[in-house]
Amino acid sequence: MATAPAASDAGSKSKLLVFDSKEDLAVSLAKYTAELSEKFAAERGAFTVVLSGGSLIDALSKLTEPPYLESVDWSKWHVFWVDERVVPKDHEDSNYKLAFDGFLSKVPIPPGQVYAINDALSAEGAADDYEACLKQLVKNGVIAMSTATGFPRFDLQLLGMGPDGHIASLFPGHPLVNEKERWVTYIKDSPKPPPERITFTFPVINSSAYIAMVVTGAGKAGPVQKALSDKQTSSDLLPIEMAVLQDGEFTWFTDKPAVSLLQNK
Ligand SMILES: O=C(O)[C@H](O)[C@@H](O)[C@H](O)[C@H](O)COP(=O)(O)O
Repeated sequence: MATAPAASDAGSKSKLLVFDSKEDLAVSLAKYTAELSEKFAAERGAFTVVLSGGSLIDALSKLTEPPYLESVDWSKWHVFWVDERVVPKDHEDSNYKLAFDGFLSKVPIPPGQVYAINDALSAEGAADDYEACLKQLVKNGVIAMSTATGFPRFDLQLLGMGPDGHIASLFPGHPLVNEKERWVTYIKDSPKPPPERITFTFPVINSSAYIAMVVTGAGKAGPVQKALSDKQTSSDLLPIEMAVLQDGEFTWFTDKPAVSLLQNK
């Protein structure tokens, strides 16, 4: 069972949820996502959802089961990746394959509404192509635009964080964290293999309406503590600390080991 909402010291529109087990976290994440699906389907006639790779996909397992399998209006979903490895879609490193095997193959989202990268292109080409795809979907009204930032405003980004504090393929100390113009960019020297990836930039991540940051395990306690402490300084920020929504709601889905270094948990 969730012991939360517990502390919420990350800002006015930030919530910290701490769960006793991965099972409890998955139950809550499914309910949260299904409620947002209903809200955006009613308000906009579409629900734009961004996925990361990693352990996040396992945490979505409850959405593929009753009651959500039947109750969610999957026909409204449009699915994107916050980052993708530049490998063929059937490669074991592919975030598309991970999401397809663990989630997308189990729910009836129309295949034309699942926006994978063009895996025939180079990293640079795939980033350009993905950005062009997003621009077209903004034009069609599928993806909303943020009037505050001038960047696309995804309804929900479901993200994970690495033990070094990276999110998407935005790594600590890498110049890509400072990208201010592009919507999608590429990296050829990712410290986490494989090296070639495309990634959303911070302006796009931070223009979201909702972010669920799913972080479990003691290996991530350091960056969680840094991100949720009050002692943030303007220099030397980890990527997770740069994820600050302009006008949205940021919810941490964590477990006890992940928050074990927090003072007032
Ligand atoms: O392609 C990737 O590598 C992922 O999208 C990456 O950003 C991931 O979300 C984090 O590394 C967290 O992964 P874990 O939850 O597995 O630690």
